[in-house]
Amino acid sequence: EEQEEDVLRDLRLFLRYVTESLAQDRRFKAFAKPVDTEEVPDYTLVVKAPMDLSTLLTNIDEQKYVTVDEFVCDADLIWKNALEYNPDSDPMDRHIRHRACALRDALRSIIRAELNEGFQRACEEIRASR
Ligand SMILES: COC(=O)N1C[C@@H]2C[C@@H]3O[C@]2(Cc2nccnc23)C1
Repeated sequence: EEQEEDVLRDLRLFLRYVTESLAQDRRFKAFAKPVDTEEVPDYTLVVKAPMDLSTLLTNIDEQKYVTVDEFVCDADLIWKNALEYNPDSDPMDRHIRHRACALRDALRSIIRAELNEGFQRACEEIRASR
């Protein structure tokens, strides 16, 4: 009912704030858009579920997420994919892995700092009722 749509609207506002905070950080430029599979033809052979910050924003607008945890599952793909695709000891791989770990930590830190426990529970009640 109306109250549920109010909660889910607030969830979308919160998730856009989190995503845009990450997208503004220059360290995370490589994660802003999908990896170009023409430039990197073997990317989809290695990474089965590509994800990036712009796709998260599209998913939010398309009302894909009913809880913060569902959003975090997709957001975690961004740094997990980067660790998986860039495993080598060469400086380029080490550099993007360092940024992937920084993204992981920034994501968790923003959510822990800004998410109200009661609000997360209200979202989970809606998910359980559907
Ligand atoms: C999240 O970003 C990544 O996992 N990558 C891996 C790709 C390999 C390397 O860097 C990426 C893009 C790229 N494009 C052209 C040539 N080489 C590269 C970004």
